[in-house]
Amino acid sequence: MVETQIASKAAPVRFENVTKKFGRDVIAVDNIDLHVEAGKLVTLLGPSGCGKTTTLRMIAGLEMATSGRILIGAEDVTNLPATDRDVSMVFQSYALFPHMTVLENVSYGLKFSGFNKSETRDRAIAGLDLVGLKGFGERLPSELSGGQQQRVAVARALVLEPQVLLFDEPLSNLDAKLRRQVREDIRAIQQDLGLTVVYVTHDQEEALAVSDEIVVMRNASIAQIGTPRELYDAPVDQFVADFIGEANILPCTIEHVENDLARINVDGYRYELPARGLSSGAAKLAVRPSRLVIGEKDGFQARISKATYVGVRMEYTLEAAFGSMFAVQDDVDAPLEVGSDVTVGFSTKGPVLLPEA
Ligand SMILES: Nc1ncnc2c1ncn2[C@@H]1O[C@H](COP(=O)(O)OP(=O)(O)OP(=O)(O)O)[C@@H](O)[C@H]1O
Repeated sequence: MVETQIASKAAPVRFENVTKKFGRDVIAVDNIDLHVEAGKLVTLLGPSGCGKTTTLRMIAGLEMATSGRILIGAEDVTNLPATDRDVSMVFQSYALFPHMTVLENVSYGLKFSGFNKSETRDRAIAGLDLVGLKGFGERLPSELSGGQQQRVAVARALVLEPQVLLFDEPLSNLDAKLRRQVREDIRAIQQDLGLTVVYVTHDQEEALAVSDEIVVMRNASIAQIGTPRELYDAPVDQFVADFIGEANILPCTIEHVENDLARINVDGYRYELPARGLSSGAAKLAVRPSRLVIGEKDGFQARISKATYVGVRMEYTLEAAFGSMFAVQDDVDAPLEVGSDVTVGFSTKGPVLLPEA
């Protein structure tokens, strides 16, 4: 017997100056450029209404660009209808046919793709195997958990071996524990098969966990594109710093810049860090909660206003002259007391300078 393998025909996706308007007034996507490399998982992340879903639907051909060009592989698909594009989409609602068995659901698209009956069956079984649902083929969707149903939807998309696989908030109907499991499954399959995946979410933790690259969107535009690390360590502005992981935004003064190294002053505490092109004057500083060092000798003054034990770490709220901050510390055995005065500094790989908004 020949074992049926699901392979990948992964292709890159390119947007060139793409705009999408609804009617005359709503600009859902405003002149964006985007390049998704073949075999990579790229997430579109941003608040509600920023244009993520519209961008995804334009890749699928479910929305047509108002202007600009969209390429999948070498082909200009800008004006191609969805049915002529080699793209599959997994929806948040799974969109399974309730009266069909799991195997029939997974086979559904294959029947229209020129496979004969036995190829269709072999392929659907291979698809179910791939998502860890071997032996579930004869069940109805209602006889599966939410996570299993979403895996069926993934299998149904995978077996078509699309050039690009699209996910529209695939985990939003799952509870927290299942979300983690299914997102790990999606990432593992994507990496094993080398699929090109574009994935929409508004959950930054999910984006950080699954992505090769994240496209942070705001108001129909792209705020920043980068690897999870790049976005976390070097956000371009306050919006991205706030959106990706938690950040304290503190006021500071840049006292001196030399060779793009800035010396800053935060309420008397001096610290050196990359100037990122900024010059002397008022600026903002983004500091992750884990990168505030409580007890730094020459740090600025603050008072602990709240201390919460959350099992694996302590969470503190600190009040300084310029405002409050949120800090976390791994030391849970010697917690600091509420009301105590402390000095606070930054760890070596601490804060990032941002332009004054
Ligand atoms: N069919 C449509 N007709 C008119 N306006 C639309 C249509 N679809 C989307 N919009 C508008 O376009 C903008 C972008 O919507 P889109 O669904 O792409 O955002 P999103 O980032 O995916 O948001 P969410 O996370 O809430 O799904 C919004 O202002 C939305 O109201």
